[in-house]
Amino acid sequence: MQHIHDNACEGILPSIDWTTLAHDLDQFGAARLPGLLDVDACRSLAALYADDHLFRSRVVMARHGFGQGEYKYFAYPLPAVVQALRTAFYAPLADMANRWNQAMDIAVRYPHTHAHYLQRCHAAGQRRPTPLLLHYDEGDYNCLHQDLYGEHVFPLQMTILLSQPGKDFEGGEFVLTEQRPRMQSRAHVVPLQQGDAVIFAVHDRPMQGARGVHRVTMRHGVSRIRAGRRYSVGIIFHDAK
Ligand SMILES: O=C(O)CCC(=O)C(=O)O
Ligand SMILES: [Fe+2]
Repeated sequence: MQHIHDNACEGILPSIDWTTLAHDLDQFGAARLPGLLDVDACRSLAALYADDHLFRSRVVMARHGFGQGEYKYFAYPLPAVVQALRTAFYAPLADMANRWNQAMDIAVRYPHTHAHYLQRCHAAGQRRPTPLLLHYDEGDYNCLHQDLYGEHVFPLQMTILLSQPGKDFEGGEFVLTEQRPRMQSRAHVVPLQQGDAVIFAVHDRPMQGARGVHRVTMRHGVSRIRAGRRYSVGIIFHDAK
């Protein structure tokens, strides 16, 4: 991956509208970041799927009832662009996560650097990297789920669409559900273009109601790919047991 350098993500963070991002996360539990990666970066990342040396494991989703399609978890060291995004996004998202925990009366607070947070995960036996590359063909889908890998859970995560809808594939929408206390669930579709990211709640998030704050349970997945091939990369901030 010669043309993705360590500084691949420098300059991205200042251009992000954090106010809108925080607003969308508070309102919907998800926020879209348009154009996080350019087409070349998307293609380079998707091309890594063929290189088994870069991964610690491969999951065939149908074998576990997770859906249909497959994914691979990167091994450490992560590809430079994945490592850069995971480190750079952690700090601003930790501020948001701390605010959410305060709102939900959860005592856990997240340290200001990802290195410190990983120390916490590793000390608890969560040492395996969780960033992953996903691969779907026609008819594949990803059932609604939560990416929990142990006691330590960083409550926000990011997915970047690496293929172009309408050209590389049809269908395959990124979907989220919100399970509200004593109410019916609400679904969201996040329309993504190639290179767009979505940041979203891993499991619980606070929702401001008429009579105080509720805890809302989120799940995410991908609707059926109607044609073509869809790649995405997932960046999860906690490590796995
Ligand atoms: O393929 C997608 O858009 C969803 C991937 C996913 O489940 C994840 O990144 O955790
Ligand atoms: Fe996921």
